[in-house]
Amino acid sequence: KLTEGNPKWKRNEITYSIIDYTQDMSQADVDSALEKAIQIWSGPSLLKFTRIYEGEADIKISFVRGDHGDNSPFDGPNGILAHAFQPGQGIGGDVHFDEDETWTKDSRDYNLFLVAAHEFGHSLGLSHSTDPGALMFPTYSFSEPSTYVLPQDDIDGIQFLYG
Ligand SMILES: O=C1CC=C(NS(=O)(=O)c2ccc(-c3ccccc3)cc2)CC1=O
Ligand SMILES: [Ca+2]
Ligand SMILES: [Zn+2]
Ligand SMILES: [Zn+2]
Repeated sequence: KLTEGNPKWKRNEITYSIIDYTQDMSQADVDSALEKAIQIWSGPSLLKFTRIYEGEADIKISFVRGDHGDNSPFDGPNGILAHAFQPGQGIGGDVHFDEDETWTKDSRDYNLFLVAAHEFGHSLGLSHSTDPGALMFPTYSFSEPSTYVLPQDDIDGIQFLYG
């Protein structure tokens, strides 16, 4: 459940910023998918997330394609969808989405809310779960976002780190 070496944020107030947007969805839809995806982690923990519009946020979110300068180039449509860096300074905590994917707010591949919620788990220090029902399970599967609740395994993980 936990990333090697247990990196975690030293404080419970965490900031995030949206650096740029995908063309696949309206900005409002991207904003709400990302807000919902990050807030799902504050429910069962002491974490407080605040979006900031200038300055250096802890979690910087961007949509990029191919080689984008962090030694983990994206691979075009499908394959790797996104990646996140474990807690830390600079690129630590940041989340990159592969712009060569189709990002959606419905059941079509790939639902931005679900992928973002998974990646934010990594930004907070969680690694993969072996529980197939867990958000931090390594395989994407669609769940209706409007009724989505954080699975128990993920609640256990986030409470262990920031409970
Ligand atoms: O830890 C990793 C390394 C490999 C990844 N592969 S991915 O980008 O294709 C990916 C796979 C599954 C998900 C996912 C898993 C559970 C719920 C929602 C999304 C997100 C991204 C992404 C990832 O987070
Ligand atoms: Ca890809
Ligand atoms: Zn990247
Ligand atoms: Zn993952």
